[in-house]
Amino acid sequence: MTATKTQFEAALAALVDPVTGTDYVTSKMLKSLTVDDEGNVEASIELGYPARRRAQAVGERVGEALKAAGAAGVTVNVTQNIIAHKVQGTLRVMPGVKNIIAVSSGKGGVGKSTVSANLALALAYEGATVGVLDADIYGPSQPTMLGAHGTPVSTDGKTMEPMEAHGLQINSIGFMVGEDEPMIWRGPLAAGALQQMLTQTNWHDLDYLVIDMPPGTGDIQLTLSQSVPITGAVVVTTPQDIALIDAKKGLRMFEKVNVPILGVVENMSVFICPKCGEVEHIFGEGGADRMSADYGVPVLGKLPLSAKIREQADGGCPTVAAEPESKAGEMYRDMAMKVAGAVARLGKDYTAKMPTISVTQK
Ligand SMILES: Nc1ncnc2c1ncn2[C@@H]1O[C@H](COP(=O)(O)OP(=O)(O)OP(=O)(O)O)[C@@H](O)[C@H]1O
Repeated sequence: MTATKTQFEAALAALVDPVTGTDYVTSKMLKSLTVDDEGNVEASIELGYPARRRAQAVGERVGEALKAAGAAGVTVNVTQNIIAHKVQGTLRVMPGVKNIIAVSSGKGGVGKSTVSANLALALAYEGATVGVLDADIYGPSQPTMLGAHGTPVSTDGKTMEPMEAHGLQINSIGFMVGEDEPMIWRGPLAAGALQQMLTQTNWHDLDYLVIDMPPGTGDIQLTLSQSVPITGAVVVTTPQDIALIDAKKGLRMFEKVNVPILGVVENMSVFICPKCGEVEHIFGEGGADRMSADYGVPVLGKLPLSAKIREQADGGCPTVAAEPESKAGEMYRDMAMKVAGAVARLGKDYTAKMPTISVTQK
């Protein structure tokens, strides 16, 4: 007796996708499933995360599950469709940008920009169209880190074309003012300038825009987290208690303005001696794990303190661009897939589907 469509669907309802952590049926990743008279099954799976390098493996796992459920033969079609997810409050998703990921830190110097650059590169490496907005007004480092120099071109005098490097679309406050010029901003002015840079850049069809936020949780950061339509936030910290206290402030700030927290990244987590391989917890141990337990947010990655990471980032070719398949490159890619998985689990944006209803009364 051949198995029925319901039985095959049940098999996929019991199969958990490794990136989203959800099954293929409840999450609606299974788009169609047909069974012919000979018991051959054809299934279509649509993945809501960058899947260029993972689609094959997903197809094979789904095929195996269908065979185990009794399929005579299987054809599994896997496609990628990254959709726009909803944003906080009454804000609307920006045209040309499906999802904004804000990368923030409670204090400066913890590696927020390095994480932002590698996150963006890793999402692109895995098959997404990605942009970076360097909003770090105190020290815009993306032009240096991504090796992008010059001034964005404007064809209409109103909007700017993003710069391009390593396949990313980039804009930075550093392109407008010299990277080494001191920038003294008052809160509202800075937030206004950044908002303008965000909306006046011609982002082309981005699946994700990674925003390298100014460090801290002051006025500017709060205004930005309220006024920029953010899909989710990533908080970067180092393991010291003092950094963690500030990182917790960051988590609370996003919570207050209803921005979903995608998770925490612990940077400079351990030092692995390049000579003897000994692992040393220079800045302490377990901080991000404790924070994760206290706040119910996942740890997205733990990056080692590594001279190579620093040299590559500071030299204009961050680890994921220089050596995507290295151990550190893999750590960044795992982190990026956790971010993409967390975004994929968020609610869909429906505002684009709804026309504006205007009522005029006389
Ligand atoms: N995992 C790491 N191992 C070694 N060096 C690192 C690591 N991550 C970042 N760095 C280095 O630490 C320095 C500070 O990093 P980065 O600029 O990313 O921090 P930041 O939090 O964005 O700082 P700021 O808030 O001042 O902009 C840089 O020189 C960077 O190359």
